[in-house]
Amino acid sequence: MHSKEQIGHDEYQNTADWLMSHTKHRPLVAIICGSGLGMLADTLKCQDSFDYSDIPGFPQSTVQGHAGRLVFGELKGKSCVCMQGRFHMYEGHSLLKTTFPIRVFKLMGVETLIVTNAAGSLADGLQPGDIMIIKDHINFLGLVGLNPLCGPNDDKFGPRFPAMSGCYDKGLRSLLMEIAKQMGVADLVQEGVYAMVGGPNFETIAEAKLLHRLGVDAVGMSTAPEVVVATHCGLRVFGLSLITNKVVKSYEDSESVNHEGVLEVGRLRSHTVQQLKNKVQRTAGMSNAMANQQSIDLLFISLLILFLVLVVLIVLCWVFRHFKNRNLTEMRISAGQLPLRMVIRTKPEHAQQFMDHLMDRFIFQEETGPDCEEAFTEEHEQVTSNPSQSQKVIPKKMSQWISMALPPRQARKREMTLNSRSPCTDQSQAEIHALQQQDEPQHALSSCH
Ligand SMILES: O=P(O)(O)O[C@@H]1C[C@H](O)[C@@H](CO)O1
Ligand SMILES: Nc1nc2[nH]cnc2c(=O)[nH]1
Repeated sequence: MHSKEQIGHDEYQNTADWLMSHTKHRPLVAIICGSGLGMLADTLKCQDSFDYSDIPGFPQSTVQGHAGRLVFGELKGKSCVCMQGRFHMYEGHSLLKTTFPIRVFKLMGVETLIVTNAAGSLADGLQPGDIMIIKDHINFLGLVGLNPLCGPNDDKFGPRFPAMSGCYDKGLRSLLMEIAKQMGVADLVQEGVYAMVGGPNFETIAEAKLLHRLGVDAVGMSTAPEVVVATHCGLRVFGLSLITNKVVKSYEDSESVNHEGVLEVGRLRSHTVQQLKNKVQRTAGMSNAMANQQSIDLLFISLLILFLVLVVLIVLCWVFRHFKNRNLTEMRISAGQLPLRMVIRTKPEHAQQFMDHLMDRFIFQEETGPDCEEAFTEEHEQVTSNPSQSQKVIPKKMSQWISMALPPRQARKREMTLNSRSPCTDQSQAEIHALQQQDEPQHALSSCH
């Protein structure tokens, strides 16, 4: 029927842009006032209100008790937007049009939708004047394919097949029960299932019996399409039905329902509904802001913890390396014209073995330059002809390529030894060499440097 109608993303965006350029309010909560509940906007401070007829793209409200005004205002310093009047399909609007404001609100930054309505009760425990927290709904129109989400899906708003289980926020529902207890009106409030029918006629007795059998607690002519669209685009939803009449479900019953009676109950209970709505609204607005703040705090704390863990790890690595290397001899070996360097850390006794092997196998290349030539001419022949004897003649030259750092304890010992034999004459060199061969033979190569 209406599935060919489409509203482009731009049209929602244009309306959102128009509203944001005409008000400074940036609401996090939107409220839809049901029949006779337009006064829910009365307590808002710093109001900016717009007739629907002045808002580009907005449908018009035609039902008595629906003023047709969009009111922005503040409650305890938090901005919200309130629809004084909603759109029903029975007025001739397509379902897409009836839900048009929801997507506009989403684009304006709204996070929570509070829906209210007037409804007739089927549950025996719900009397006129009672307030039903909507736990779930039956969307009779949706069940037969009349759904505002029919037609091409706008992925920018939500998925093609959105889940609807849990569409009425559990946290806000239990919050309202708590608030009702605190306000001393708990006996007026209970949870239940709302069913939407197309209207505009009220139910026949057979229809009422059917709804009752299906487990419907209250019936009305709105809300479900709005909730479907809001859930599709990720809004948190909270719903309240004001029970304005009992649905006649007995042929013996001579009473009948009418719209004036519905509005009258709305007026009588307006104060209580307003108080309850205000408290939920305050919490909904606050919890959004707090949730944002909390996630920023959480991010900061996580980064701090990460940083501390890194610092501790670095310190541990340093300490570990320090202790691991504490008793090791470090040999730095460099070779080549553009020297390549190698560092070997090992236990002193292994260092000695390593040096022994090195001495046995090391073949010196003759260096160019006058100094080197002189120093090496003699050694070169000996070393290359008999490498195993090189230990006797090369230590002095080798120390240009190999330096050894000693573990602290041994270094001290060596220092003491060297200090007691200075200056470094040929004789003292020979003594030190002999002493080191005896005492700490692995240090012989660097003894004079
Ligand atoms: O807009 P809501 O759902 O509150 O209005 C209900 C359903 C009909 O529109 C009207 C019947 O009196 O009240
Ligand atoms: N369908 C329906 N809508 C209502 N809105 C308020 N009361 C009623 C009712 O009894 N039936």
